Amino acid sequence: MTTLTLTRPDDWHLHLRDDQALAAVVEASARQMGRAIIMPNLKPPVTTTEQALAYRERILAALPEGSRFQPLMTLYLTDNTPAEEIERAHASGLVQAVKLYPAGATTNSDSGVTDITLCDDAIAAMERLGIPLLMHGEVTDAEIDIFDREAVFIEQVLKPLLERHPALKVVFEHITTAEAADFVAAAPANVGATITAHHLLFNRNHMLVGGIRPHYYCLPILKRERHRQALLAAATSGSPKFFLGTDSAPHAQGDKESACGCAGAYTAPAAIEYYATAFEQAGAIERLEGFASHHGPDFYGLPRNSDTVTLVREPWQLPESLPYAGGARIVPLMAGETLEWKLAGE
Ligand SMILES: NC(=O)N[C@@H](CC(=O)O)C(=O)O
Ligand SMILES: [Zn+2]
Ligand SMILES: [Zn+2]
Repeated sequence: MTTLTLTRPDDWHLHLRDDQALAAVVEASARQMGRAIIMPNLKPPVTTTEQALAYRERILAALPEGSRFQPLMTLYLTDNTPAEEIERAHASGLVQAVKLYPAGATTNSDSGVTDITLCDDAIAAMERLGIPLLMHGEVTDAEIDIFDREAVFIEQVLKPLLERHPALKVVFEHITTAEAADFVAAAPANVGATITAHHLLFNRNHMLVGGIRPHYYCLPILKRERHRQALLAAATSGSPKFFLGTDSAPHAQGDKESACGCAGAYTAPAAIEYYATAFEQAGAIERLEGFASHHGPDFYGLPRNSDTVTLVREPWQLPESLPYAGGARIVPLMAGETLEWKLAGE
């Protein structure tokens, strides 16, 4: 196969940041994706509908002229989010989901939830209105090993939550373990998951063998090969519960290549190409379109995109770095390496 045409994909988990960083990264997503669910972990976080709508305007203003990319906005859930804020979000028609960050779990999560039972009123409103709760699914207990935090989250947080709110739409974001893939596959239809390209392509050896490679460091952290295989099986299974979410998380080169480097992989510039690589390696490239372009809108109850993109088999080298905010550079995942598939028309 030398060309592959798909319904235009969407990105159901994307960090665009703000200001100069937003201006530097938004085009990379807009040229590939029809829509994206925009993460609210700005500093300060996007906790109100008013802030989400203002952020949406800044994203639209940063887009290249003529772009039809649609940012789908989210609210950042806190211990104090009132049910009325969820109602306002719903009434806006422009806020699609609410994001749970356990306090301290990841980048810019300091204002996150300390105890999810404090959010029961807001979550009950979401359940009633059909607004999905997107979750960074890791516990933050200092006693729990970083490689176990996702599996423990399922037992301690997710299962009890779904018992209290059985009709709640939940997206288990950026799943990284066999436990998460199995849980989602066995759950009712209101539970879905996003999977990143980097968790489909790499395991923790890629990050740690032969030297520590900070550009592979993201949260939840890369796991062992058995888990990567389970994620690949889930993504290529054809199940409508699994869909594309890059978790492209830009950080300046200096903030990654540091004694205390930030978590996040920058994957927007070659998102669909990374996924095509992973699906082809798994012998399932014919399943890419469902995962990338159909399952996400179906889960969210939105129409599928009506236009297409074409990938061509044409090896190309990823740049070593790209311009970022304030004169800094940003290093994409697999910088300097060659990918076999390329988005046509570039
Ligand atoms: N994935 C990451 O490693 N980082 C994300 C936050 C997140 O999605 O957890 C970021 O905002 O940098
Ligand atoms: Zn996260
Ligand atoms: Zn993220």
